[in-house]
Amino acid sequence: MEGLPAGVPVSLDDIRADLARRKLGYGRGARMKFEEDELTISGGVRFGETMGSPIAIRIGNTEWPRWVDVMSASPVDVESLPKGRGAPLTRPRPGHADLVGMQKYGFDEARNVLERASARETAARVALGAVARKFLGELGITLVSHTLSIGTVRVPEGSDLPTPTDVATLDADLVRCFDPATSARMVTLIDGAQKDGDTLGGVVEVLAYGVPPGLGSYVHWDRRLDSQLAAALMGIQAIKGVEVGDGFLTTTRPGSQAHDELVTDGSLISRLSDKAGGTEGGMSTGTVLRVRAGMKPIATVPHALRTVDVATGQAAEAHHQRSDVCAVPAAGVVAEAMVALVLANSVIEKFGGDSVPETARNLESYLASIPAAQRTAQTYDERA
Ligand SMILES: Cc1cc2nc3c(=O)[nH]c(=O)nc-3n(C[C@H](O)[C@H](O)[C@H](O)COP(=O)(O)O)c2cc1C
Ligand SMILES: C=C(O[C@@H]1CC(C(=O)O)=C[C@@H](OP(=O)(O)O)[C@H]1O)C(=O)O
Repeated sequence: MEGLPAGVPVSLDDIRADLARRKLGYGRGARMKFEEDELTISGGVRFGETMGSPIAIRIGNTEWPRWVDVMSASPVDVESLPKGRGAPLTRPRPGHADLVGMQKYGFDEARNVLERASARETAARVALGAVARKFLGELGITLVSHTLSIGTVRVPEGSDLPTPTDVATLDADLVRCFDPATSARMVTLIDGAQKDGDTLGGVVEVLAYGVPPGLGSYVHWDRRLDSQLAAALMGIQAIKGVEVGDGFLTTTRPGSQAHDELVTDGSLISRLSDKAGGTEGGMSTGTVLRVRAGMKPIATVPHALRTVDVATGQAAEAHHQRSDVCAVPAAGVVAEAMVALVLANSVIEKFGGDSVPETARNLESYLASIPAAQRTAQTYDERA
């Protein structure tokens, strides 16, 4: 990670805690139980604080010794590989990267594709997201994520939103859902899918509190905050849709009911609602940022899907060793990390600073420079 100022408190325990959260969630497969993340910070941090230089984190995998031959960088005698792990994967899974990956890179089987296409890679994003979150925390910006729906089971419209003080409660919930009754129904649904040899997707929501107004841009399409958040969230494996605020629901409302009206108490401006999810014109508004990501069901369906064996050209069943039944709760933790990375980048872009106190000073002087008649209650009341 490049560009963070000096003075962000970072510890192995902080990063480990977030990596552990990524493994949470009812419906995750066996791999989460036997695989350990071995963490080393190899650059950019000294005595528990960032130094302004690039931060390098290595995540070793305790399972690697079993894969050294199968994924060897040097040529090996393929016949000598273990039967299971070393067997060519020629029955591509519909919905995964297997077939197109083989076509694109000229492989005759999918091992090279699936090891890299795997969401195992999100461990790296969560590790760096943990560092971004620490930086944002120094500036009073805090995040929380939760599960909104799994399959057809959804948190009722209008339910209370979690705040960052609810993170421990959410992490203790089997599916990281803030509504206990809905959580129980989600668990039952996952049990049913597992019994049927099926898999499930769902929707997660990330909230960021304490975001100052004006992050992002209305000038440049690629610097719009909503555009960056959408790209970051869509960049997570299996995410097929992103909503900012009420998203698609807003498209069904007449304009008179779609927007967050502004009122004043004579001193500060308030928004009467938060349908927009904390962005207007590609910039943060200073209200709670709220984004959602929709995940398709896991592609490795135990009740195997129809495919074609590319070694024989014959109809076949897609290969399946093991898989998650549902990884939506874990995707929420990954989404939180991606939002933290985008926000950290946007904060640096707007406020700069080589040390945390310098960035904080720049942020505070910007807020102080906003004329009294333009100040919004949430930003100024909460930061007071
Ligand atoms: C946290 C997480 C865990 C996942 N676990 C699995 C899994 O166990 N099996 C599987 O087939 N896909 C799993 N996926 C989804 C695949 O990575 C994804 O379906 C694949 O990359 C193709 O999706 P795409 O078309 O969006 O790229 C997981 C995704 C995430 C974010
Ligand atoms: C290893 C992780 O997730 C993996 C993501 C994944 C996929 O296809 O994306 C498939 C599964 O791996 P495998 O097919 O080897 O059992 C998951 O366990 C992880 O999140 O650390």
